[in-house]
Amino acid sequence: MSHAINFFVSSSSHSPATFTISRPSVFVSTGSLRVPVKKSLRSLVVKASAASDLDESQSSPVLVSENGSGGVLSSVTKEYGRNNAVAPSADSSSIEVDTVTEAELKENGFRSTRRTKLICTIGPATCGFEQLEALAVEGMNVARINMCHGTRDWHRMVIERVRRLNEEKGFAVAIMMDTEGSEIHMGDLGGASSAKAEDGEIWNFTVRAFDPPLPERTITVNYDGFAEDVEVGDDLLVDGGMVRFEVIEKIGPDVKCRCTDPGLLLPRANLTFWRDGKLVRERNAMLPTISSKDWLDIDFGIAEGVDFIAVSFVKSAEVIKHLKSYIKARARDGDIAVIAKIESIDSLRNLEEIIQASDGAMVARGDLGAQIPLEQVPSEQQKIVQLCRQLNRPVIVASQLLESMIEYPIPTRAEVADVSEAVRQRGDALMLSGESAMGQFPEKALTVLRTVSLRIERRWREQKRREVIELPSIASSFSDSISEEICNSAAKMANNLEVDALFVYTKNGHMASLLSRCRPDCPIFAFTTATSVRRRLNLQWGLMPFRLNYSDDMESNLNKTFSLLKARGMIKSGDLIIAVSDMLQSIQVMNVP
Ligand SMILES: Nc1ncnc2c1ncn2[C@@H]1O[C@H](COP(=O)(O)OP(=O)(O)OP(=O)(O)O)[C@@H](O)[C@H]1O
Ligand SMILES: CC(=O)C(=O)O
Ligand SMILES: [K+]
Ligand SMILES: [Mg+2]
Repeated sequence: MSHAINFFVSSSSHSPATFTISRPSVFVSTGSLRVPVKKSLRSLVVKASAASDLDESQSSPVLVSENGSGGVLSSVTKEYGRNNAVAPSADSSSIEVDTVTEAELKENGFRSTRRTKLICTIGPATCGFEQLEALAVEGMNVARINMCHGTRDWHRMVIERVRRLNEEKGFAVAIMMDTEGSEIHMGDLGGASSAKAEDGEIWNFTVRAFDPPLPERTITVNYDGFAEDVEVGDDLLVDGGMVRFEVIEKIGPDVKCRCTDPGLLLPRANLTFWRDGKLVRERNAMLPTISSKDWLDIDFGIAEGVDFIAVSFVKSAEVIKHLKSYIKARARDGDIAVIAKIESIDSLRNLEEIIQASDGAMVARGDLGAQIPLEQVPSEQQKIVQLCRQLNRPVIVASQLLESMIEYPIPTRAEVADVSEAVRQRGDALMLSGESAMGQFPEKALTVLRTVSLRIERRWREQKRREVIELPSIASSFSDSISEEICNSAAKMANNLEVDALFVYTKNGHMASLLSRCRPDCPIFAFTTATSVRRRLNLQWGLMPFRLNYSDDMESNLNKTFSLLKARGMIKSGDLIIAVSDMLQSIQVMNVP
C-alpha cells in the first residue's frame, strides 16, 4: 500500500523551537486507477502556513496511490474530470512557452534541452527584425543593448523589435540594458567606425570638445581630469592593451602620445593608464558609478520596461541598493533586475556585498582584464561564478568568448575551450559582445555557444560528475528556510530518482532560482503567472519559464499543467516529475497521468 505523507509545520511563530510535525497521515486510495504508472506515487507535503491550517480537518489528502502498481491524484482526478467536462476559458487554459523551448522539448525530449542561457549584444550587425529573429531561433535568451553606443532612438527601435518578435512569433527574449558608466573612455572618433594607429605615430589625446570631423590623429577623452592626472612616461592602454601609447608631452588640455603597440582604435574604447607597472587610479576612481547620462538612460530603460539593467564599473554595494530603490519607486511593476558588472578592482574588493545587494552579476572580462593582470582573470571568473551560485544570484560570463568570430566563421580551439570551461563552471549565462553586435557571423557565433553548451552539459550528466560545491543556507526567515530545504531536497531526489523534470510553481520566481542553484540533472519547468517574471527567469541556468494562470490549489494546477503540456506534446503519460510550489510548500513525486 502506498501513501501520502503530510507534514504540517507552523510558521505562525518565527521561532524554530515551535516547529511541530504532526502524526503523518496515511491516505489509502479507494478510487480506480486512471492511468497506470510504473512507479509508485508519493508525496511529502511540508506546509508553512497560518495556524488555522494546522486544523487537520481542513487538509485534504494531496496524493493517493496504489503500492507499486500505480496511483492517482485523488482530488486531482476529480479536478481532471471537471476540467474535461467544462470547456475552460481561453485565458485560463493557455500556457505560454517560447517557440524555441517547445520545439526543443518535442524534438529532443527533456533531458537534452540546453541549460546554459545565451545573451547577444545587439548592434549594427543584428538590429534588423529578421536578424533578431534569426538569433531568437538560434537560442538567444536575452538581448543586450549597450548604452555606450548608439542613440536612445536606436535602442528604442531594438527594444520594440524584440517585443514585437516575442508577441508575433512566440519568443520570450528578455532585454538587458547595460549602462555606460563613467570610467575613462575615448570619444566616438568623429563618426568613423575605427581608426588605425601605427607604430611610432604621435596622437593627441584631448579633453577639448570638437565638432566633427576631428583633426587628424586626435582622440577625445570623456574625463575632464585626464590631462591633469596623467604624467609624462605613463603607458596609455586602449581596451586593456589592444593598442598602447606612451605619454610624451602635456600641453594644457592636450596629451601627446607615441604609439608603442599599433592596432585598431574603436569608438568609445576604454582607456586605462599605468605607471611603474601599476594601474593609476587618481580622481577617476572617485567618478560616480552612475553618471548623469546613465541616470537618463536608466529612466529610459524604466520607461521602456527593460527586464535587466546591468551597471558598469560597480565599486560598492551602495550604488546597487540606491538603484534598486530608485527602480522600485518608479518602475510600473517594480521588477527590473539589477545586474552588477564585475569589471574593476573595487568590485573585486567588495565582491560579496555587491553580489548580495544585486539580482545577479556579470564577469565583464573585457574591462576586468584591463584593470588586473590578465593571468588573474580566469581565477577571478571561477571565484565570482562560485560565489554567485552560493548566494543564489545568476551569473553571466562575458567578453571575448568567441572574439575571432567577429571576422572568421569558425572559432579558435582556445575559444571553444574557454566556452567549455564557462559551461563546466556552470555559470548561468554566456554573452556575446562584438561577435553579435558588429561581427560578420553573429548567428554562427551563437550556434557555437549553443552546441558547445549542449555538448559539455550532456557529457557532464553522462559522467554523473556533480561538482562538490557547498551551498550554504541563505534564507532570511523560517519560511525561506523551508523553501530552501525543499528545493535542495527536491533537486537531490530528482537526481537520485532520475526524474524527467522538476516542476516549480512560483509567483515571484524565488523557488525556481533555488532549484536552479542546485544545478539538477533534469530540466526545471518554472510556472509563473507574470510575463515579466517569466522573462527574467530566462537568465537562469536550467529554467524553462512558462506563463500560466494558476490558483492556490496545487492539485488543480498540476492537473491543468499536465493536460496543457500533453496537448502540446511537451510531456507524455508516464513521465516522472517532481513538483514543488511556493504556495503550498510541498514536494510531490508522480508520473504524468
Ligand atoms: N549599439 C551599437 N552601435 C554600434 N556599435 C556597437 C553597438 N553595440 C556594440 N557595438 C560594437 O560592438 C563592440 C562590442 O560591444 P560591447 O557591448 O562589448 O562594447 P564594449 O564597449 O566593449 O563593452 P562595455 O562598454 O560594456 O565594456 C563595441 O566596441 C562596438 O564597436
Ligand atoms: C561586458 C563588459 O562590459 C566588459 O567585458 O568589459
Ligand atoms: K557598457
Ligand atoms: Mg566593460
